[in-house]
Amino acid sequence: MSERTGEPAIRAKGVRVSRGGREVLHGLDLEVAAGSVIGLMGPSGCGKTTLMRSIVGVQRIDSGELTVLGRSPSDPAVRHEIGYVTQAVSVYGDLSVRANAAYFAALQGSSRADADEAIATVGLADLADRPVDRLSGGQASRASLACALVGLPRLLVLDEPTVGLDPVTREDIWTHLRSLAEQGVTLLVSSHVMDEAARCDSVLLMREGDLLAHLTPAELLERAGTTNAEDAFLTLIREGGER
Ligand SMILES: Nc1ncnc2c1ncn2[C@@H]1O[C@H](COP(=O)(O)OP(=O)(O)OP(=O)(O)O)[C@@H](O)[C@H]1O
Repeated sequence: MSERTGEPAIRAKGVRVSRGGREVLHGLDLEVAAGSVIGLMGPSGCGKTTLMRSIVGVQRIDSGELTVLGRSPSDPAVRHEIGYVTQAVSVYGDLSVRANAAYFAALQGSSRADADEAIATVGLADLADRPVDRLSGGQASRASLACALVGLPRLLVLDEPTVGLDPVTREDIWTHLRSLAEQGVTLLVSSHVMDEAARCDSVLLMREGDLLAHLTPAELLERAGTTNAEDAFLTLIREGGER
């Protein structure tokens, strides 16, 4: 287990990826510590989703080495240890939250009790029997998250889990994510909301298919000489463009 050996949860060396015949990741090197919350940030189109897809094993890599939980991401043994929540709500609208989570549990070989635990983790226990179609947008996002949590993956990759959510629900989701990290889960979370960087243990900053920096929120502010995460982000992205 990577938590015990201190082995990074994710390690990339010279990872290159092309999409539609064009290289979109240009030789990424990175290491992500197990049991931490890592923010993945950068302007639209910089390659965040492509990197996440590579990490969860659904994106072909041209060259370089990528290991996730000590194995190749395409290794079936590692697949069930990874949860991936895309931007689209990926649950069945006509099924209840519980039926959705139970379905994911069945696919994973997990129990109904695991499904109920995941529902409780995202704070939907009271709404477990309601069809997802009759939930609010934020509740439906949390239902998606619950399905990814079934069986408690060791790595959870979340593509903008708080997009379009109100501040209270965002706060709620971050509380759940932090408690998962405390249980040893590694979380890679993409976001466009710069103040969410402050909630992460460290932040991967990308620009045009390159990794500009991997630093703590405090280092991010210090390096940019500001107290505002949004300004720090802009400064570092612009600096990156001038290199
Ligand atoms: N299916 C595809 N075919 C060809 N090119 C693609 C495909 N999907 C993405 N790309 C290109 O790959 C690059 C990286 O896209 P990616 O979706 O990884 O960016 P992103 O940082 O996640 O963007 P956003 O923040 O807008 O979601 C972009 O230039 C994009 O146009």
